[in-house]
Amino acid sequence: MVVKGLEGITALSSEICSIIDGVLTYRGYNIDDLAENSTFDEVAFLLWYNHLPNREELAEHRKALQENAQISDQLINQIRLFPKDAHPMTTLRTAVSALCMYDEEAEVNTAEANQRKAIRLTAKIPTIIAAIARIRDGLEPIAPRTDLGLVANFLYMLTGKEQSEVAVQALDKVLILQADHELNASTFAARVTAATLADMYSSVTAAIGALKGPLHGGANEQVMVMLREIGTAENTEPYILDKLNNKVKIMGFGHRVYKDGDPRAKHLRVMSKKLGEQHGDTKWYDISETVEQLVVTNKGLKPNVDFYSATVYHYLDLSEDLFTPLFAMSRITGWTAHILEQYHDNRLIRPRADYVGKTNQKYVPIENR
Ligand SMILES: CC(=O)SCCNC(=O)CCNC(=O)[C@H](O)C(C)(C)COP(=O)(O)OP(=O)(O)OC[C@H]1O[C@@H](n2cnc3c(N)ncnc32)[C@H](O)[C@@H]1OP(=O)(O)O
Ligand SMILES: O=C([O-])CC(=O)C(=O)O
Repeated sequence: MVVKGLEGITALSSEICSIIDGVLTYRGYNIDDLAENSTFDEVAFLLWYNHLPNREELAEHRKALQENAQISDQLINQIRLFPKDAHPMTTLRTAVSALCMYDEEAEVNTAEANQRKAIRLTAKIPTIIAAIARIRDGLEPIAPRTDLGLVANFLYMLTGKEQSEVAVQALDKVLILQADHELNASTFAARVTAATLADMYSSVTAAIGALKGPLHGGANEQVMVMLREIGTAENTEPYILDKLNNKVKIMGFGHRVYKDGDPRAKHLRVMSKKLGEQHGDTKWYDISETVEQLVVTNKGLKPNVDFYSATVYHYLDLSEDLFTPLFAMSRITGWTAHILEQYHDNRLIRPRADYVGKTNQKYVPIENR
């Protein structure tokens, strides 16, 4: 029997992330608890090492992330050569693929070397995204500082200014919420690639490609595009009803696993409202709330993680085409945890296809066709 889209199929066992009865946990910790109390770098530690760090472990882990944030001049020069109008997700995918060539351990497939690669990728992706954004805007890239945490450093490298604690904490929380999500499409792509025993960079490159699509991580950018198209409070209802009547999907709604709502969305809704108020302009939040009411009432679909993360990013002054790269900056922790788990107990992932094509064809020489 073919199950289109592999819906409901259990493809592997994992100890990293669970979604049971609508409750999301990382390594057994409820996402609500982590979102309220943890930090993004601590969550990365939890995903990789399967326990919360003590003070010493956390300090060491933060130092490792800081020390590995630098990217080479060669890579920066390559980014300068890319077309300025390329989508940052495309540039990020290519830059991460190129990063492999500057890692002396790229082809060393031991658990220790792979753990070091996970740290390097997580540390360098914020630097790459900031460099892509600045070069695209005709600005010089800014080197990472060794006295700032990963999120504060990213905002500093992006803007050239140290950002407020409110902005750093808000972004940190979004990154916690997006860090892992069981066997989503990009993580599956990463694990399928890792299962061939290809290197970690190949797996992450595959994952970035999968995340880019609007049915997955790319939906967060499309949410903001939609909100701008809606434009005004008055236009919200006719716009949404027209899309639903014409069977056009509303970005940021629905989910393959959650049928009764995504537990991450409530945190992002609260954050979006608060940041909008702090921004002195809740227009996009207000329109989002109306969109939610309309889609719930008319289609019975609830917002997923991408819906309110769009306005949160917007209120943090992050440009729309960086929304999905930011998702990747978070999900790299989950991808690498899954790749490490895949290598640890590997078997090639190779399902079957039900053949429904032509049969018994006889070869016809080209002159007779
Ligand atoms: C981080 C993430 O990846 S979260 C998901 C991000 N993606 C989006 O927000 C894109 C919009 N949402 C969607 O496309 C889907 O809900 C997905 C891809 C998330 C899940 O897809 P599936 O489980 O394959 O559901 P599927 O696409 O088959 O939808 C089932 C029904 O609900 C409808 N539906 C699903 N999502 C939506 C939506 N966002 N807007 C309108 N209708 C929708 C479908 O049209 C279909 O209707 P039908 O039965 O009348 O044909
Ligand atoms: O699990 C999924 O299918 C998509 C998702 O919400 C995520 O990757 O965060």
